Formats: sequence, C-alpha cells, structure tokens
Amino acid sequence: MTLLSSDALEAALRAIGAERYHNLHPFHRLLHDGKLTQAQVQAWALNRYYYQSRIPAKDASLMARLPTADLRREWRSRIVDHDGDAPGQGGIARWLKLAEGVGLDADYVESASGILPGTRFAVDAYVRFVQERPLLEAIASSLTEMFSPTIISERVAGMLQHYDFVNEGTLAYFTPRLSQAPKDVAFALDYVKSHATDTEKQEAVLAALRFKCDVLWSQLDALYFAYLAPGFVPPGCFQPAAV
Ligand SMILES: O=C(O)c1cc(C(=O)O)c2c(n1)C(=O)C(=O)c1cc(C(=O)O)[nH]c1-2
Repeated sequence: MTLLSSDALEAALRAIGAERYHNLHPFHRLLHDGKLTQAQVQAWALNRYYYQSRIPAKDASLMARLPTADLRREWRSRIVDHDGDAPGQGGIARWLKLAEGVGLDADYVESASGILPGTRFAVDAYVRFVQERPLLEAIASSLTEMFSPTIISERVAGMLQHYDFVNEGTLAYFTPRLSQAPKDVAFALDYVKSHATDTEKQEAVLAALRFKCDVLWSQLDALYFAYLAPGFVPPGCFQPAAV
C-alpha cells in the first residue's frame, strides 16, 4: 500500500463501512422492515444489551491509556453518555427501558444469562482488542460510529412504523446517539487521520475498522442462526416462551 493523504485515508475508512457495516446484514433488514416477531425483537434487544453494557468498560480501558488530560476529558464523555451521572440516567438505563418496552424483564436482561455465546464472544473480543492493541488501532475501532446515524434513523422510523409494541418512548435510547456519535467520531477521526502517518499505521487502522465491522456483523449472524434459520437456540439461552 502506498501512503494515503489524510483525505484518501478517510475515504478508505468510509469505503469499509459502505462494504461491511451491519446495516447491510439481513437481520437488520428484517428488523427495520417490520418482518420480525416480537420474540425475535426481544432476542435482539436482549443480546444488544450486552454490547451496550460493555462499551463503558471498553472506553474506560482506552481512556486509561490516553496520555494527556485533554485527551482523557474528550474520551470521558463517552462513559458519561452510557453510564449517566446518576442511577437511571444514560444509555445503559435507556437500553433497559427499550428491553422492558418490548416485553422483557429488566433483571433478566441485566444478568446477561440468556445471551448467545456468539454475542458474548464478539463483544468480549472487542473489549480485548481495545485493551491489547496499540492506542491508534483502539481509537480507530470506534469509527464504525461514522455510519451509525444513518442506520439509527432508518431503524427508528422503520420500527415505529411496523411494530405496534414499539413507541417513541421505547426507542428513546437512539435520540441522543444522533448527536453523540457525530461528536465522538469527529474527535476519533481527526486523531486517526493525524496519527496514522505511515503505511503500516494506515493499514493497521483500516484493519481495526474491518475487525470492528466483523464484531457487529457476527452478533447479527448469531441472532439469525438462533432465532430465524435454522433456529438452533444454544442451551441455556433466551427461549422466547420462557420469559
Ligand atoms: O445502533 C447501532 O447500529 C450502533 C452501532 C454502533 C457501532 O457502529 O459500533 C454503536 C452504537 N449503535 C451505539 O449505540 C453506541 O453507543 C456505540 C458505541 C460504539 C463504540 O464502538 O464505542 N459503537 C456504538
């Protein structure tokens, strides 16, 4: 690979999203087009909670490695966005409301006892990637959020239109994400563009974004396999009838 200009690097990052982001996964198409049963939507909400719940741990380990107060202050807002400043606030609490809104028990969701092994493996791999890889790659792996406002808008509109068990309150999780994600991306993208200054680093940040797309994609593969086709629910995992 030859050295890319900063604009060409951004274009290469965006091309990865255009090819691999999870908006393209068949499970999301079905979710957004109203083609899932309530139980299948519950399976999605339950499993996705585990992703949400681990994001602040991921961000705390990243923040611990940032060298300056300016950088840490910037990253700190992500943890506050998800954990809130008080009980009942923040993205994790809002995701629990979403899960309850689609008919799940909040304690069961929080326990993560019914999530799929594929969810656990993918999410844990993301947390470990951020802990173990160089800081530049860890920051680059967050850049899937460049693509999230589009999918979130599509998801909220589609779910409100198609599912009578969903209302705007249920989906309140997503509203702040539409402003939080672009703010987070502006910082992370700027950092990546100014620090990936040789071909090796540029290849590494592109690979980090591909890895993260795989993390998101494989969570949906696991959901599809268990709750659509062939419909093999692993032992001990969420069985729609059991809740
Ligand atoms: O709804 C989505 O499709 C979606 C995607 C992503 C993403 O691209 O990783 C995140 C979120 N939502 C999200 O809500 C969120 O808080 C979040 C944090 C991160 C991250 O990697 O730090 N990604 C995402």
